[in-house]
Amino acid sequence: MSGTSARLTPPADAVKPVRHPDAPAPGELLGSHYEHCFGCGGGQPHGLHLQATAGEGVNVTAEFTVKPAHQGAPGLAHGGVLATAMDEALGALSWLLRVIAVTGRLETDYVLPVPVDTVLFLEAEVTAVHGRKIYCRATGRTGGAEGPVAVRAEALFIEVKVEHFIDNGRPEEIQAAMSDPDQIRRARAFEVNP
Ligand SMILES: CCCCC/C=C\C/C=C\C/C=C\C/C=C\CCCC(=O)SCCNC(=O)CCNC(=O)[C@H](O)C(C)(C)COP(=O)(O)OP(=O)(O)OC[C@H]1O[C@@H](n2cnc3c(N)ncnc32)[C@H](O)[C@@H]1OP(=O)(O)O
Repeated sequence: MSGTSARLTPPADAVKPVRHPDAPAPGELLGSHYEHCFGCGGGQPHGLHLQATAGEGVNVTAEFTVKPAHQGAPGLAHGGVLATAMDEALGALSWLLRVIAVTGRLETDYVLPVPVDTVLFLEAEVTAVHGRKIYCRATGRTGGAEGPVAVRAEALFIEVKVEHFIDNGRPEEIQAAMSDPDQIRRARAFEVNP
């Protein structure tokens, strides 16, 4: 049983996504947008360390290995962790549009149980854009990029300005980010001038 809620159905006048001309080249490793991100940051010991690769369209691929720390039931991945991996893969689509966007809504279908040690082959793509609203979907497959779908997600991301973080983030992390040249460089990849 699966389906898409009305809020994730693009309106009739939504447009096809456009890969930004300065987006990372197909096959390029996208890197982390923030060192301490739970989904992709290298400086987050308990994080998922997801590494996404740019696709040829407005899409990315990534691999996520389910570790013992990700269990919900004995030997099986926690659904919330899988949703996080999907959220992160979907979030990486921002690199290809070169906009900053945050998750507004995320719907996840859990199709197959996912045992510890499984490598999930993730693919995410933008399907439509309507103003600040970015409609996207992702799959997580087992056994290879063509394997059976274990997790499926659809999401609505909303484009935001850098002020979204500056105004709402805890001041100590915001100040640290703004005084880190590497973070400024990453932010510029989204055409942000903090
Ligand atoms: C110096 C520091 C630099 C740091 C930055 C540097 C680099 C960062 C670069 C990229 C990193 C960005 C993100 C991270 C990437 C990946 C991580 C995974 C992604 C996440 O994990 S990210 C965290 C979870 N995420 C949130 O923490 C969002 C909390 N939330 C809000 O902050 C607001 O809620 C917001 C902004 C979403 C909207 O607020 P808003 O006031 O801007 O806009 P508004 O409400 O007007 O909505 C506009 C139109 O979207 C529709 N809409 C809105 N929400 C909807 C919903 N839920 N369902 C259906 N439709 C929705 C409305 O219906 C309207 O539609 P319409 O235009 O048709 O009327």
